[in-house]
Amino acid sequence: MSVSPSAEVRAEAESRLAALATPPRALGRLGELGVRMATLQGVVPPRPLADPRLVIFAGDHGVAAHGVSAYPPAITGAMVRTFLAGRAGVSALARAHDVAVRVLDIGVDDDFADLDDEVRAALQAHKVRRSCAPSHLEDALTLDELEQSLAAGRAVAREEIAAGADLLISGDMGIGNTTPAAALVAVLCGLPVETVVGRGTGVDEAGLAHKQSVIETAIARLGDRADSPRDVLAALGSADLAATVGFVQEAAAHRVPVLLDGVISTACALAAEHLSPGCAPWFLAGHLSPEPAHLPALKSLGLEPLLDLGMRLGEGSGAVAAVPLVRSAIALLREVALLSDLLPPDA
Ligand SMILES: O=C(O)c1ccc[n+]([C@@H]2O[C@H](COP(=O)([O-])O)[C@@H](O)[C@H]2O)c1
Ligand SMILES: Cc1cc2nc[nH]c2cc1C
Repeated sequence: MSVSPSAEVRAEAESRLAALATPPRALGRLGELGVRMATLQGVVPPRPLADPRLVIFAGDHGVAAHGVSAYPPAITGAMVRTFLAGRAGVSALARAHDVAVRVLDIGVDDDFADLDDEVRAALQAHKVRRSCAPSHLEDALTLDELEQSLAAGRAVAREEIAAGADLLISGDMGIGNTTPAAALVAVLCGLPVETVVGRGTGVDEAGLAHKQSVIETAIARLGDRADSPRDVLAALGSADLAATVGFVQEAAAHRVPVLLDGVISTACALAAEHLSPGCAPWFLAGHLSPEPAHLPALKSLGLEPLLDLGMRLGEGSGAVAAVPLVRSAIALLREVALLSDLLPPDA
């Protein structure tokens, strides 16, 4: 259960923003972001970010063997090794912006036998299964696996919060995962598949048409279970996506703000809001991905993305790229003088 952010703190933060030594609304959306951070932290002015943490939930997807991605499933495990080596796109951004990175194998089709025992144990501490099933042929997960995945994500959020996280970021890695993300958004927002299916890593026209038909078949299989968010997530999702749902749900329950990334992260946040309404006020949108499912998912959550750079990498990269904006917004609300301090009382 998520508690709503305090309306009193919000009003206090808005008053402070209005009183700063700037013309009214001159800070635009940065000012609003500062108010948002103060409200979520429950304190005016907001505290500087001390320990933002990214968790990358990695998993493979049965549909990836059925022509929905421009890349082979083996890339998922290869990229997990790249995160561990600190050499992925998000690794560079996270170093630049002082964000801690943790990668977890929730459902990767790889035993990582080449890794050091300690590294492998940490990577697989919350592993649920190997690749989930292809959702156009059978449910991606059993309901037991779904519960296990949600619990895994919730446990990870508790671990990160206990370790000091004051901002959580959800990242994803999984070849094929834009297929379940689009399927979840289509069902949860009630949109036709053709309006939400996108090219992901870059499928061609024929690949896009095929991806659409895979999603349509998967949704047809779902049948009258579409009203149950748990059934939707088990049938169309995956272990790594469900763990992300549990992660953002638990962060909201602990009143820790979550900075969302692209279409996968946001589809999971949408599923979390459907499973436990009231999470969404704790979410912020780092950026807008060109994947067509992203914007409707953000709108349905009432979120406006901070950046729009055409990024579609995943990994948490668009969210990490927005961390300097969050820090800027906090600094403004903390450090700018008040207009009343500038002028003598009778001026
Ligand atoms: O974050 C996004 O919006 C995004 C958009 C397109 C692709 N991706 C990344 O690319 C992979 C999924 O693409 P695909 O084509 O294999 O479904 C997965 O690893 C995601 O992290 C991510
Ligand atoms: C190389 C590569 C890196 C990625 N990072 C997230 N998804 C990805 C997909 C590919 C193909």
